[in-house]
Amino acid sequence: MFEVREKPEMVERALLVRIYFDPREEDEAASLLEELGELVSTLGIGIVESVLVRSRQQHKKHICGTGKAAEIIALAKAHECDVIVFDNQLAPHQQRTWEREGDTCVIDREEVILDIFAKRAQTKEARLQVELARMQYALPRMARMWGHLDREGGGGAGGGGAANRGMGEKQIEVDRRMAHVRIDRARRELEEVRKQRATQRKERERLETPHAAIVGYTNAGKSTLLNRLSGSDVLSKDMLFATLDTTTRKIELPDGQPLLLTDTVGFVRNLPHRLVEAFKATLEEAVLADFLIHVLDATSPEIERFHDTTLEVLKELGAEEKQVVTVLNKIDLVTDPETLRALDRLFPDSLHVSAATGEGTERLLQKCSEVMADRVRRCHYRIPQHRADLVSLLHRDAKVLTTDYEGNDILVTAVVPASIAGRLESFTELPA
Ligand SMILES: Nc1nc2c(ncn2[C@@H]2O[C@H](COP(=O)(O)OP(=O)(O)OP(=O)(O)O)[C@@H](O)[C@H]2O)c(=O)[nH]1
Ligand SMILES: [Mg+2]
Repeated sequence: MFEVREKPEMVERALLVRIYFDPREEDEAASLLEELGELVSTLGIGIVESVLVRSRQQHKKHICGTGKAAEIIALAKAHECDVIVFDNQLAPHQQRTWEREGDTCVIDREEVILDIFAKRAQTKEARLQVELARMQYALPRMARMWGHLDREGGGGAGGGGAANRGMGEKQIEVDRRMAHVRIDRARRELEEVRKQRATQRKERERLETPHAAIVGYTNAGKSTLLNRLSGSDVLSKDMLFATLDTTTRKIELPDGQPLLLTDTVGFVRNLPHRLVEAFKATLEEAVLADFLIHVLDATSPEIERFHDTTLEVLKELGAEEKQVVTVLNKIDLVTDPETLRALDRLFPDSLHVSAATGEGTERLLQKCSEVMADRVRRCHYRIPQHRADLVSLLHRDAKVLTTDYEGNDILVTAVVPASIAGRLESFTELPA
């Protein structure tokens, strides 16, 4: 039976490894390794040592050279590790090689993140997304799970030709078919759930309430900020990926305008591509939002990198054009004036906020009002009947207030977002 392996319950002592090549990458490699440590701890796995390994060039077999690989394995053995976790992405054959030579479980960053996501997923949609991503990850790695059958059956190393196929290999084929069936089923179910979401979203669009998404690196304080702004109670915790499902709350801006605020899943460097894919639906909230509130942890020494990572992921999602309000959160913890000045130089248009104490949140709401005011305009249009497509556009993307008919023209008054105002410019008419 095809099952995705559950490691966290099985392993306790981890050796963490990051292999890098260019000496200029050393700092970044070190910080990624540190982050991997946090991710692994999130799974409740103990870390015995983290090693940064420099390799002169990329090797197919182990990523690093054979000599370095032997050193890593010896180190893992000396520590009696039951898992080696690589921050580098391992190809399935590399993972198998390491497991065979090290005689221990070997995983990579992607698998760690998948495991965390699997533990955290709450809603049906998040669970399906994670299941799908995990099965896709496991599929090319199945050979490794059944490798022991081949060894026991004496089927020859690596399976060999068709004539001497081991038990394991047959089992793999059966499993692969089963996995494909399950992947297809998960995809279909996900499609269903997404359709339902789309309907709910339409409902929201119909209500025409402006909408902002809170985005940012994991643990930046997004959920805390949503709670603070909306007086609600979303789980916020000092751990990575506390939030995996989106939550939307309605708040009122200082000018009385309502605003829907959505909390989103946190970003992380080297987020496995499969997960970006899998979580697109969740992050779609960010793509569909009128604007984004980008929350940064002002206390993080990595703030610039986190900032850039988030922008990169947003770009991948096609949300790079959105207007962004940048928030330096946890400002209550930054007391050194020089640090504050440095932050201001780095992020000149950012707002100082503490989601914990409430400091700066009024200014933030004010800013949201301003952004919304910039974005929408009340317009009057005279649209000839043969351009009914423009009327549909208005109904879809703007808030139509009145519709009248005069001869062959349709007269529409609408609150129009800047994004489509240009296309309708030539039909603008001064109100009578
Ligand atoms: N001192 C201080 N702590 C904060 C502030 N905002 C958030 N925190 C803490 O930072 C931690 C992370 O907060 P969350 O709101 O869960 O962060 P998140 O961005 O939603 O994290 P993920 O859901 O994991 O992506 C929690 O322990 C919060 O209490 C703040 O303004 N000041
Ligand atoms: Mg959160």
